[in-house]
Amino acid sequence: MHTKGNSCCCSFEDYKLTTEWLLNQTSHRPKIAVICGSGLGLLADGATNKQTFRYQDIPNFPVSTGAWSGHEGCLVFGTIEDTSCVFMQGHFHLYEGYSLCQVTFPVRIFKLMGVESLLVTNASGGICPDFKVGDIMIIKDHINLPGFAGQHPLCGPNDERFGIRFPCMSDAYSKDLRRLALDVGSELGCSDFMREGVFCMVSGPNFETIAEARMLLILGCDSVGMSTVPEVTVAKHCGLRVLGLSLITNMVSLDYSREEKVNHEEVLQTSKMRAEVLQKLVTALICRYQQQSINTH
Ligand SMILES: O=P(O)(O)O[C@@H]1C[C@H](O)[C@@H](CO)O1
Ligand SMILES: Nc1nc2[nH]cnc2c(=O)[nH]1
Repeated sequence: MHTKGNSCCCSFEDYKLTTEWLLNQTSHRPKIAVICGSGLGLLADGATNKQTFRYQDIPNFPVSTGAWSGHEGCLVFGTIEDTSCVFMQGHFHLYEGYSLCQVTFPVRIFKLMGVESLLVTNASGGICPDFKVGDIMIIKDHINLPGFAGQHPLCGPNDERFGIRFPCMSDAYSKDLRRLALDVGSELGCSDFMREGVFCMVSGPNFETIAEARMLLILGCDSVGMSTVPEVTVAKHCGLRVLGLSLITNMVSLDYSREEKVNHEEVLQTSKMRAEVLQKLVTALICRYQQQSINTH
């Protein structure tokens, strides 16, 4: 299992084995999966009746490279109101040396477990000059820069049991869920720092040069980060509804005269500062998601 390279290294049986193992260990049957971005592990705090599994104990699950800290590296099942959810505390990045098959492995497990919607959060650098540190950007669309260079999670033989060979990505981020996020954000008094925009993924691990940042601005990117796009692509391929929330943890420098230099500590500091608000937003969103599903079914 899990060898490196740019095509999928897991068979359908690998995904099934992990899914069945988890379903045998828990009575939770999650409808929503939440991927917690860097420094946002406490998004699971709003859940009750929790059951936690360390990634290292789950068969076939990628194992942490040790780059994480705190509670990260755990899959947490829990309930918010009546909705069963699963939270990934810690996720996998291309820059850590994982293959895209490993990065996206959990998403297909969620699909096989019966999850309907994926809520992805991440930390990103603001490119849009109107943005401020601490803004929460609802992802409207993305640019898959590694994908342009062949680093794409759907490269290799296509397994039709997950989805079609040539999936459409023009509606990767659910319009209904974006609307819901705006409504819930406004009810919680977050409108002043909630935005919508285009997220661009780069592989990292370095932050952008000024020339790269200027190029991204010209390309129409509002923020840039090092994750999310592979997971969203695989989620859309297998028919999950997706909502993406990107926390603007720093502004990317577009100006050679700017003295401040971005660093990972700043990213974690902003995540810490906004984590509680994001946790309330995610909890409220999940409560409203459930009510909306009841009303539409
Ligand atoms: O894990 P996410 O994508 O939220 O975190 C971003 C990308 C890098 O891991 C890190 C850079 O500081 O933040
Ligand atoms: N590429 C990139 N990723 C980030 N993650 C958080 N901030 C940034 C940033 O400025 N650039």
